[in-house]
Amino acid sequence: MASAKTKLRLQERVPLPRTAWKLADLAVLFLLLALLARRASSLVAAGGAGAAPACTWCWVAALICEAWFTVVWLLNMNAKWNPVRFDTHPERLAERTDELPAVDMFVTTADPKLEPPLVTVNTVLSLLALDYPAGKLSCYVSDDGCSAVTCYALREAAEFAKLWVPFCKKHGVKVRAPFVYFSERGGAAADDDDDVVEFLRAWTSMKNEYEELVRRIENAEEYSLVRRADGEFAEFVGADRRNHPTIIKVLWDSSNQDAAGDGIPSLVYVSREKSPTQNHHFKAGAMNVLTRVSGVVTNAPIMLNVDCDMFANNPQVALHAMCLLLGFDDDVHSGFVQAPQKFYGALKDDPFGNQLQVIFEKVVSGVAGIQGIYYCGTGCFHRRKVMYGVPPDNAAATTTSMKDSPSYKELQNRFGRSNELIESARSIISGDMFRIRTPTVVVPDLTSRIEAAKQVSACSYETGTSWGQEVGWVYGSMTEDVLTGQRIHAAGWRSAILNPDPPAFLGGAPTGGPASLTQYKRWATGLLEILLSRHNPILLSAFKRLDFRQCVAYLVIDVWPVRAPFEVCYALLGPYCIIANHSFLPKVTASEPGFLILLVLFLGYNVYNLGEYKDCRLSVRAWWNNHRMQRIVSSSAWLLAFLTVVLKTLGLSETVFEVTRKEQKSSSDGGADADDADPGRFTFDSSPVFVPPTALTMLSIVAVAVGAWRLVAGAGEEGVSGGSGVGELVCCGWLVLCFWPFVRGLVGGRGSYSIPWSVRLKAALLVAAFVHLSTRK
Ligand SMILES: O=c1ccn([C@@H]2O[C@H](COP(=O)(O)OP(=O)(O)O[C@H]3O[C@H](CO)[C@@H](O)[C@H](O)[C@H]3O)[C@@H](O)[C@H]2O)c(=O)[nH]1
Ligand SMILES: [Mn+2]
Repeated sequence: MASAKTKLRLQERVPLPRTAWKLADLAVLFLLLALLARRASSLVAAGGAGAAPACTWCWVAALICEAWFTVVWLLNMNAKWNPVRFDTHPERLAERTDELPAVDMFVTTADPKLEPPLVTVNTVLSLLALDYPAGKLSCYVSDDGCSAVTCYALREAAEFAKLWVPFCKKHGVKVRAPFVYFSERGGAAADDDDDVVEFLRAWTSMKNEYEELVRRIENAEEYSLVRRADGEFAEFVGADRRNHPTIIKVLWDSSNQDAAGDGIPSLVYVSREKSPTQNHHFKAGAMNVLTRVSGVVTNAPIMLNVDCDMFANNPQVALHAMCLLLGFDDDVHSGFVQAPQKFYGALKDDPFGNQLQVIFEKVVSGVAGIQGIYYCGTGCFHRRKVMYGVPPDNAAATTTSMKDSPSYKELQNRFGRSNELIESARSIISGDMFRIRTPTVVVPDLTSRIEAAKQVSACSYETGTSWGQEVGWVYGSMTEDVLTGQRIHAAGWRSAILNPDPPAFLGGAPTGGPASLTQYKRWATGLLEILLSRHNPILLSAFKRLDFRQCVAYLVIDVWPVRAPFEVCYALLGPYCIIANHSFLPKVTASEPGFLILLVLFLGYNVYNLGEYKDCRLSVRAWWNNHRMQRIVSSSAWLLAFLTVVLKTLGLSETVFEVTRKEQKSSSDGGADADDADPGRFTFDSSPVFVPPTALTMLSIVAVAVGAWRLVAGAGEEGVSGGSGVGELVCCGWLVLCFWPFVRGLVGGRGSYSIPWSVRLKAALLVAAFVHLSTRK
């Protein structure tokens, strides 16, 4: 690649200072270690003197849990230690537009009910309208739902794009997802528009066109579409989403320009072949099909992928990404470029604890300073060669067969039997695509490539190849993003964080209890699958080129589900001790150093966390919501994920990808759901995920009652060694506060705001069993 030295730098890596935070990190660590030491020494002393704490095993269990919490703290410290930011200068690319590489943009959708086609259409339109040479952009949509409505919606969108894209470019529209643009009245008028009247006319007509598009899409019906006289959607007749041949449609071919569609990127619809006898690997499988289909059609050296609800919020995002892809002297620094996930129309104060703002600002920016940001599944630009398993140039000579003109046979074993794909992969591996800078489209006619594209989307195509292992998105985990990112880092690539202002992409965060917990459960399931696989970061660090600190940084998230048993055990200690009249905490007296350590730690830890939220410009409420959601998620989604994977490992069940429901935001309500009385309030259904936290809530309430009663009734006997005391009572009270949404679900609320009776019954049985076991002599 041409040396960037003579030119202005496209990017700058800026380390972010955090000395005060580092000191706070160390202070909390010190307190944790002091607590462990204190506990261990009192166990040893008690053991020696024969005066064991009344409940030795409670103390041992507490020690183990606290040791685990210390490990988690250390993992986080490593991840957050030295964060960086990358500043990008897209204006410096202005004279270098002919150097810009082509980009294939991928959008995945899986279910027209959970993911309304209009959501996907908005995402696609925002991509088609990016500020980037249109001839170098192509958009591919994968539809695992095999829905004629989705296909029809996209075809209509391609028509609409012919008006929308020129409109956006002419008037410098800031957010190019139409539903956002038309919901923000203020954003309507372009600042530098002299002819206001003309603009308003154009705006109104555009809004009418969009409303017309919405109407057509919302009124479209699967049944009447597939039976249309012109047979345009005939391929969908009788297609079952789990069993159908590949359907590929070129909805817009930018090389076929007529006057109206000049400058609109190509749009291709792909619904890969499905068969009930084949494993389709969910999103990872869909991404691999898109990679191959685009490989034989346009073969751009850069691939962007977004979920169907993640629209481009910054029209310059591809240029910002290019600053990081072209702006280093060596490609190794940006194997992929990832934008942190951010959300549109997010609920105030993050009531479901899934906007992950602090995680992204603190942990993920920190990881960006090690080997590079994680791959987050959406909002990511990959080099195609990285996805093809090509190691960076400076890699050890052992893997060079992938770099120096591999033989046809080798390529066939890796990429499968398609000649077209092998040829295209060869040019990617040799780097031709960057050297011969084709100014416009690479392939003259997309339709002529359909046959080759169908061949590579067949569900048996991958058999006996490296797809899903060394090539493409990696199979074997519900969180294919983390797994795939790990493989890329383990090959020696680094990654760069893309954080332009305004934010690059915005998507939807699930709302309501069931959807949020389902998402957390899927993530945690996938993460534990990674931890238990041969792709776990420890092995990758030992045997491949995963940086040791990066390995530790991956563990921060990979161990999410493992945190569940420890947290639940610790949460049970308080109620157990109160009910059985034992103690697991030091006595509450100022002369007891153990108690002081615990008190300072409890306050210090929470003040530290609150400080992080304040540092990220968030409210106290947002901190508290996240704190309690963490406890809720641990005892529900993560715990169930843990059990699911245990069952899977025993061969008793399979893991499936449960797609998150996306809300369709119309241009009039601007995000808030009108008929939902209280969108931030926790909702429930009869899923087993709600049983453990409901039980824990009931148990804590019982424990608080018993503890308070004992404190009052037995005030005289305080000091009976070993009995439960104020510490245990405070623990249980704190739990009740953390599980407050469940308290409300138990006592108030109707409909989905109330915990279903089946869940209450199961929880009550668990509580009864627990109380029985704790009081058994
Ligand atoms: O069989 C499937 C299942 C899902 N998807 C698509 O995968 C994307 C992500 O699914 P979603 O239900 O929105 O999951 P989220 O939890 O919101 O997604 C996060 O977590 C996933 C891993 O669990 C990553 O793949 C995503 O990129 C990341 O945004 C969506 O576009 C789906 O259409 C498919 O294409 N095929
Ligand atoms: Mn999503």
